[in-house]
Amino acid sequence: MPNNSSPRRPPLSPAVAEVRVGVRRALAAARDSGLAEGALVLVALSGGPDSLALASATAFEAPKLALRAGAVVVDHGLQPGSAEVADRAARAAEHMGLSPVIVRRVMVGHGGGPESGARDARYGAITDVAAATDAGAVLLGHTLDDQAETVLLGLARGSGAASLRGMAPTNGLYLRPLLDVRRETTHAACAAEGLQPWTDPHNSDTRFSRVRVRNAVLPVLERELGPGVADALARTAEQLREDSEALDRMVEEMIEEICEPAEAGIAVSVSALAVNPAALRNRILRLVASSEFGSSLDRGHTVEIARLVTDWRGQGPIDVPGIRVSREGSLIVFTARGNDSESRIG
Ligand SMILES: Nc1ncnc2c1ncn2[C@@H]1O[C@H](COP(=O)(O)OP(=O)(O)OP(=O)(O)O)[C@@H](O)[C@H]1O
Repeated sequence: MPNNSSPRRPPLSPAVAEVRVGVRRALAAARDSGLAEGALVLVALSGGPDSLALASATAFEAPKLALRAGAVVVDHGLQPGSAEVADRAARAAEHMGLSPVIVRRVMVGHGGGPESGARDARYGAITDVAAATDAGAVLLGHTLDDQAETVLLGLARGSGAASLRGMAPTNGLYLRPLLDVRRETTHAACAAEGLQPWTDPHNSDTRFSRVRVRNAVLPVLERELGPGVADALARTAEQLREDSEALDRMVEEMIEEICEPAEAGIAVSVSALAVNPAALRNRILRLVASSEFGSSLDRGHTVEIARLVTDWRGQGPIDVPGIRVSREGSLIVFTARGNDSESRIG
């Protein structure tokens, strides 16, 4: 029998729908918090399944929220054929209707290891492109699985909330619309849309602890404890984020009052440090170190410095990355140290 009815669109794949919901919510929230009509949002596109699904959903959702959508692809130049990978990702983005699509080749330094060198170079390039194109937001494709892996890796290192709170859904220019979406969903979304993602060889390189967590640890936990483990780990991150953001705000509010300039540095009153619980005291010390000296202190450092307050026996100064910390009467004084091998400044 001839079919006279108008052609029906195939039903939308649930995976595509889920990715679009994540993007729509993130963009709507950004619009509510001031992202202007007509603003450009850029998808940071590696060509992998997560950012490819993100790019497609953004191409669909952005115009509905009166936003323009483009993409930035970074070529780290670390593997043979990386330029072709970047080019293919850029063409896919153009095919989706994203504009502009910008490819940036970067030089990766090896200071803190190739992984962190690549990350620094990537974020530097993405931020530059965002500034040059006047983009109002950059969308990253981190998923719920990435968040769960981050929490597990942090637990294994004995990290505190600053690390266990995982990646923020919004951080200045950066948005992560897929933090509630499983990686299997982005893969399914690409398949449903006929997109062919690039497979990053690093993702199967078991020298990386994240890859071992992804391929070996999380699957065992899900098998033994139930399929909700990844969601639960991501929820842990969310709760710790709420708590630690509240504590950070409290410290930011009090810091002006308890600090004073000192010769070649800054001083914090001993009594202010003594009166506050360790959770706040450690944050005060970390904030002073990062804001005044660009240095990041770990728990070992803050515990050591705190002894100048809680266990004062006339001990000498303590050297932590980039900073010398000493007790002088009723003050804890921070001064910059010259270049030293331990310094983490910069
Ligand atoms: N070379 C790149 N160019 C532009 N953006 C990138 C690049 N590499 C990573 N990103 C961005 O950072 C996000 C997280 O990067 P990561 O390397 O952890 O990728 P991933 O979780 O495997 O995601 P994907 O499947 O998109 O590669 C990506 O989803 C993407 O938004």
